[in-house]
Amino acid sequence: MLEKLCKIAEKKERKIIGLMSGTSLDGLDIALCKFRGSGLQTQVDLLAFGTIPYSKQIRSEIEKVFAKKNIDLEQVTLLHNYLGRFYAKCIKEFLQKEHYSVAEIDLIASHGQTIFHAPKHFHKNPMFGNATLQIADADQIAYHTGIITISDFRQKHIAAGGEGAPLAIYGDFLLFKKEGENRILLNIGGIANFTFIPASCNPQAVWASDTGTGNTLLDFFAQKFFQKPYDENGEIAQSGTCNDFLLQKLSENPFFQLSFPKSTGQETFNFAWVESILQDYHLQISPQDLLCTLTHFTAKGILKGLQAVGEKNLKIYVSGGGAKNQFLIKLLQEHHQVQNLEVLGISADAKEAVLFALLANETITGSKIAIGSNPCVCMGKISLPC
Ligand SMILES: Nc1ncnc2c1ncn2[C@@H]1O[C@H](COP(=O)(O)OP(=O)(O)OP(=O)(O)O)[C@@H](O)[C@H]1O
Ligand SMILES: CC(=O)N[C@H]1[C@@H]2OC[C@@H](O2)[C@@H](O)[C@@H]1O[C@H](C)C(=O)O
Repeated sequence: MLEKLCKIAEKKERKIIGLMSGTSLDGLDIALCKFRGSGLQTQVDLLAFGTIPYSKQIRSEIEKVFAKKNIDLEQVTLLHNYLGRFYAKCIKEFLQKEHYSVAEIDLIASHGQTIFHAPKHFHKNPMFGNATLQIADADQIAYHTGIITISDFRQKHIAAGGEGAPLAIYGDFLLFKKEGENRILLNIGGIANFTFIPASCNPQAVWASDTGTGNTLLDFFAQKFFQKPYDENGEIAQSGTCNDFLLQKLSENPFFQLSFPKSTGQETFNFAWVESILQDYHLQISPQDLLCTLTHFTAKGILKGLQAVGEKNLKIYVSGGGAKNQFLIKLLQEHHQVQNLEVLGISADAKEAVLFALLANETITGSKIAIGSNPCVCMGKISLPC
């Protein structure tokens, strides 16, 4: 097996499957990528992409432990194995559908399902450092697919002094840097984040940060009031009016006082927090106005991050499910030029899965990318199929 790893590292081309199951708990993204080279010479083609939506049952099993302080440890233990096996099944079906054989695939890169993200500024316990936890056992994926699997990318970043997120910065820089353009790669998933790449492309000046909530709060209230999984194209929000008082109270969340870069999650931005503000101030707000205000809140967090970049003429390329929320994009376009990432030739839905495949490509080739203040390490743990 170790010989096989060396052979994969020496190959001119590598086929790597990137798996992303993000914080919006909507499903598993699968990106089959072909890589040539590594580090600054990386080239990637997306050969196939698919999303396997989580069933209601899987989603509700994850929600029992997701971003919660008090949980049933047995549930985490069971889910860890279950999700690994489930991802393996999804990959095998995906390969069959796309007419690829297991033997053609060199590696799988699995992000796993984040269940808790606790940087120091969140837990504030001086005994502990930055911490994060992703589950979906990669031994299950490797064993049941027969493909070497690299997983758990965030832990090395933390070991080397980072917060474990955002990791998109590495792939964003390698794939999307462009001399002469101040680029922002913005991803609006459950949580929103961006990478800034200056026109000089000086790696020391590149940085990335989460900006606050993305779609999570919108999804929750779209489900609660309209029985919809999300506010399609932002239509409900657009029919409402922003409540400035609520927007102000939401913006007082301590996350916004922290300096950039920083990371966050649904441990901070969750529906219970919004509902407590509504109750504390006895706010009677229509569901439409609430969704409108929360969309403004997502936009405000992103705009605050972009302001911290301190550059004019930013060119913003947006990905993630939030890129389809036209009302949200319109709010951003009032301040900046915003285009869909697709104009750069990569699917906006596939981007994060592609970026984790890229991290596996770096791990296997042993290259280490020095970017800004980010740890210069290769990330991930290797699971062998047998
Ligand atoms: N047509 C649409 N209109 C508005 N919102 C949409 C649309 N399609 C998808 N979304 C939003 O995108 C979300 C999924 O986004 P995505 O898959 O990028 O998130 P994620 O990868 O799970 O999150 P993260 O990047 O935070 O880990 C859905 O939950 C929904 O809110
Ligand atoms: C702990 C965790 O899973 N964080 C995610 C989440 O979803 C978006 C944002 O918060 C980002 O920081 C990160 O994912 C992306 C892929 C990243 O690391 O770049």
